[in-house]
Amino acid sequence: MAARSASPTSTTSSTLSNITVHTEKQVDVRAMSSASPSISTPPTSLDDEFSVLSDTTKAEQLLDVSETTHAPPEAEQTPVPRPLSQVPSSEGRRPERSSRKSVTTYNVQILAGTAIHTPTKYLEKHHKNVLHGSLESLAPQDSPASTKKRVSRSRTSLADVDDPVEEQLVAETAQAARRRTSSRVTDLRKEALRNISGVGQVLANALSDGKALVQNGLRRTVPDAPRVLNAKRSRAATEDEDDADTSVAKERSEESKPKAKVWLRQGLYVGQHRDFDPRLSESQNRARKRAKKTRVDDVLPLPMFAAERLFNEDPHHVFRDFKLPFDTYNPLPRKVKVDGWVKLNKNRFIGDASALWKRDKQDASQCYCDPEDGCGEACHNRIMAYECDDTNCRLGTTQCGNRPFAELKRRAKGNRYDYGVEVMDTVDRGYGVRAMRMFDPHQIIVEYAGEIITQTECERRMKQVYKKDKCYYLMSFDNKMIIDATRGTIARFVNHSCEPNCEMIKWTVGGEPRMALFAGRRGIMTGEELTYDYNFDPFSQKNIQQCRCGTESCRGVLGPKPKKPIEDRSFTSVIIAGTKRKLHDMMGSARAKSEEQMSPKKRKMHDKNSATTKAKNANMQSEAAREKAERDAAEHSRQIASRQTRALKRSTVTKARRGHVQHLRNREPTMKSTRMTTVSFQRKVPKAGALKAVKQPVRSRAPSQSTKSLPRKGKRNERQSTPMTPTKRPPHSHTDSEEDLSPNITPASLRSASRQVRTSSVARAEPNTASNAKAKHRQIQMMHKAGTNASAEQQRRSMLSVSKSRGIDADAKKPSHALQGRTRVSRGS
Ligand SMILES: C[S@@+](CC[C@H](N)C(=O)[O-])C[C@H]1O[C@@H](n2cnc3c(N)ncnc32)[C@H](O)[C@@H]1O
Repeated sequence: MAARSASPTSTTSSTLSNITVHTEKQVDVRAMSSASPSISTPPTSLDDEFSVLSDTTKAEQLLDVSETTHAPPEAEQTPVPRPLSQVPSSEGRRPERSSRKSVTTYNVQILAGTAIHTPTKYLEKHHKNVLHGSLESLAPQDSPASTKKRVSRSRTSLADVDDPVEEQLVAETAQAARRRTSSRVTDLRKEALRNISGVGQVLANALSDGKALVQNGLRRTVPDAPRVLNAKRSRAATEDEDDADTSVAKERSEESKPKAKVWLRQGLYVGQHRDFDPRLSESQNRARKRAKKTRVDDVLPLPMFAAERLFNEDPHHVFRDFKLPFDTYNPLPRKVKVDGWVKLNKNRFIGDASALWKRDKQDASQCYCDPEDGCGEACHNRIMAYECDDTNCRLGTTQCGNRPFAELKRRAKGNRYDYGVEVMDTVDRGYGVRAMRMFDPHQIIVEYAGEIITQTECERRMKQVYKKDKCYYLMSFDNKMIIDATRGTIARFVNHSCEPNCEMIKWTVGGEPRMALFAGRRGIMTGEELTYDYNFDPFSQKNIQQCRCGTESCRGVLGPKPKKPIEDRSFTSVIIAGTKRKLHDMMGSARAKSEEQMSPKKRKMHDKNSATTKAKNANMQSEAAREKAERDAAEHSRQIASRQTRALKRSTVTKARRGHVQHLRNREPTMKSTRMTTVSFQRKVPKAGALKAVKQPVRSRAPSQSTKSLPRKGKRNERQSTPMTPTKRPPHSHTDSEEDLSPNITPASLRSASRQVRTSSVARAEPNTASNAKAKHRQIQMMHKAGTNASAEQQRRSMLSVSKSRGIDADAKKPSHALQGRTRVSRGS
């Protein structure tokens, strides 16, 4: 072949790097021609002489490389007609091609296919033909538009084949090439990669096997070179190629499938041994691991191993499924939009409601909590369901823990998390409300606010506006009014449950009643649906709704459990039951009697609307209960105050007699206590000690002074004999157990009062245990007279046990009675 305008090395631009193998011939040539550059030296820049002088295109140069690579040594080269296209334009300048034929150069990047930086589609059309012309020319699918150069070269190569074995090989190669698809470039790359590893070996073999063999073999394309070494090898190589084709085809079909994304199933530290110490080398760590078996802490692993358990697929370790926290991933696809819900954030009076609303000025509560208490469980206001504010609590906002509505106001200004609730869809109960955060036990969640309407307005709405509705959002409120939350807060969507997790409680805030939903005693977890017991009075059997709360203790209906299951009831029986109930309401109830004076029309209306009346009654009842409890509490504190004042006065007089007038004068102003100060005094000394210390002189004096003729003593003794109810007891009465009986405003008493309010039962004063004991004692005496000694003894004993438990030694005080009683019992028996 004619020499090319550029040396093999200079043909490659900076993107191509060559591996050059120097044969003996080349060494000779280099020795002979000093003009020939060192062909093993790659061009360094454009100034490179041979690169600059090159007249050929890069593609041609590449071909040249390819051909040069396969060129046999000069001596054994078969004369091959040179393609016209390859005739150099400046032969004079270039060394003879024959002088470079001994140079065997392999361009690794070309062989590997990594020298191509053109998009595949472009390669398909153009570059593959250029780069792999010799093979492509053999393939029948080659388009007739192949370059002249390639055609001529392929003809040449075919013409060169004289040997039948070679011919066969060529035919096989051509056949193999035919089988290849249009993405031949990729195949060749892969094959070249496979072969390239053996290139060195092949060359060594070729050199050792003889130049002829090398000449014949290397005339083929580079990928086919190994196969022409000998017949066996070539056959094996062809088979390999076939296999390779199959595998390539397989790979391709796999490639055409969409790849399944591989997700990282475990964390960064997966596979790292728990006892791995990064400070040690790997071998040290291995030795360490072999040496001792460290205990793996599954319960409280280090943070980096914490998620491991969630992914653990070991069947012996059943862990819960991994679940993103609710705050991170909200399971609702989007916010539920409720049609026809007009939001109101606070109560709004409608129509006459505002004018008819009675504001009770007396309705107030006061707490005397210390900063340490922070208006906690024992706070009077809290127990009475009053919110503390600056007027009824001396602690500031920061110290006081009983300002739930203020907290709600603050939260409403915050984000969705602060607000903490959202509307959700339930399967069979319409909308519901769900917590988006945790709530502590008894923490306020949301206010039930809406339009405050009168009963008349409620009736009108029921008849006219909501007659076709299935859900009502009416709740009986204060002052015989009703909250209609059809326009109201989100609390209206809270469903009923027979095992609720919340409570709806009425509070007094700044003198005004307000309804709010509070968390139950278990608190609320994020994502939980909020429910409360509607305690729903259906007023009529017709209104009974089936409950679908799904709890174990479900009553089956919204409201009290009916005598018969609702499914058993026919329509007629339901109507009859409803009528009976109405009749009972009309005829039997005291309210009906008191309303006998009403005009028939009015009464008819009234009975018709017995539902409203019921609500009214229930409301009034709970009001009465609360008022009673409050009255009791006030009465108790008043009694305490008066007792203490009297005790103080008495001690003052005594001490004055003893000559401590001046001292008492100093103390007197502080001891003149109002109700408020007394309570606060008590609260400061919760362990009866201080109070008893004040009373001690009086109490200790009573038995010791019995011999003295103090005017009060007799009176007191008289009074002691008469059991009195706490309300009837005169303010100056002092029984032995009085201190124990004194209804201090203790947390316990307040709690019991509050319980009474909450359960809507009529509040009653607790029975006076000591008075009862005395009454029982008298009863025993009377029983003795009646001869019922055995039972009397029994009662007396029970009384004694009561007395003892209250610190009264009845036997010591009335030994004779006790003895008598026992004697009589023995006699009687
Ligand atoms: C104040 S609304 C509650 C919100 C209502 N779910 C909604 O979609 O607007 C009261 C109505 O909800 C339904 N409801 C509430 N709790 C229920 C329960 N446990 N079982 C069946 N229905 C219930 C009843 O239809 C009831 O009249």
